[in-house]
Amino acid sequence: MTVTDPAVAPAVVPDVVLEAEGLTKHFPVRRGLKDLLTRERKVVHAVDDLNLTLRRGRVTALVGESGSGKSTVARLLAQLYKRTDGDIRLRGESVEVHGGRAFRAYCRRVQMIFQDPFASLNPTHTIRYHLTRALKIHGRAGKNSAELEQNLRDLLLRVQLVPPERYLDKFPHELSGGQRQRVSIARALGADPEVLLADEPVSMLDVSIRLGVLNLLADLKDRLNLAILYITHDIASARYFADETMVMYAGRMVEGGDSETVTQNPAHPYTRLLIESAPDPDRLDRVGDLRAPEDQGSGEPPSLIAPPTGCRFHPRCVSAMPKCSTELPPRFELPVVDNGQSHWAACWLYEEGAAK
Ligand SMILES: Nc1ncnc2c1ncn2[C@@H]1O[C@H](COP(=O)(O)OP(=O)(O)OP(=O)(O)O)[C@@H](O)[C@H]1O
Repeated sequence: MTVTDPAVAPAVVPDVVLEAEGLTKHFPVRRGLKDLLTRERKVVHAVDDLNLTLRRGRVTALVGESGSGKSTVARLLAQLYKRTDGDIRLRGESVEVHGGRAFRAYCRRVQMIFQDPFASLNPTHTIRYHLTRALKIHGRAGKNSAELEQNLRDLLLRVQLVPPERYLDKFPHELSGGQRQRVSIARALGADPEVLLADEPVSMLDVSIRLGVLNLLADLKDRLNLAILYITHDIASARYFADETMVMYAGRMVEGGDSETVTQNPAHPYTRLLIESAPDPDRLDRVGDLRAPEDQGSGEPPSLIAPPTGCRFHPRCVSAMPKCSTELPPRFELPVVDNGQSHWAACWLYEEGAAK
């Protein structure tokens, strides 16, 4: 097994759209009276040194429990937050924009879908208003009202809200949660983007309609050749929906690879813990193999103001070695079972010669 050296990372491959390298976000913590006296400046280490690549026609899942930094990553990639460090490249070009024309130009290519479709749609405006506005902002409204009408219809057809005229003049509250999320997706498509950043797009929907929305996103990925970042705390859905899965713990990426390998042969003890606590029908035959929760590592995620040294998971890890509490593990490439895809884990267990 070898350590991945970022210095010898491959040159931009044609289908890579959006890349993050060394992406870091620290939020300053408001100082209390005691801190004022000590002049100590505390920060929340929300995201540290994250590398991520999104490719056209592929879904990449970013999985982790609440507070692991997933939404912060999406907001950094959407340029909604100023980053503390690192680089974001769109088609190989570094981009850092803060509002204005450059931000609008970036949004045209990188669109975000939020968790709560109700909060992201204005209740006082119709679907027609929301979609017309998106088309106008991105210069895609057409030359006349007939073209605008056709473009509005096309957007609703793309998200399978048919017939479109049934939905255009409705208000958000007249639609179901799933239909509202489809409108949010249609609005994002109004920009004709290359990348969709979907932050927990189905977690607020009824279980019965989640699959329909995920299937729609999968269909759009194929038909429009979109790169999709799918943020979720549900690792079972990542297996179903994403080509690649990246696992985040306490602001750091701990494992990544093709979804089948990561979810069926997880390497990092944290990924194993996530999977063992999320029942997957295909793995029920292995129920007898499952260890009791206390044997898998338990406890709470750490404070991100003073995160643990070394591997951030070490206080909860049943396989922790002395080194884990002092040295940050690099990415170790792992042998891949049968599909030739890459698989890595940032865990000292995979250092050459380490006892598993
Ligand atoms: N604006 C902010 N100011 C200060 N701290 C923040 C801010 N936004 C997020 N954080 C902190 O950064 C950490 C990561 O938060 P983030 O929302 O990115 O996690 P998440 O994995 O998306 O969680 P969830 O699934 O609950 O949304 C958390 O500790 C959170 O409290």
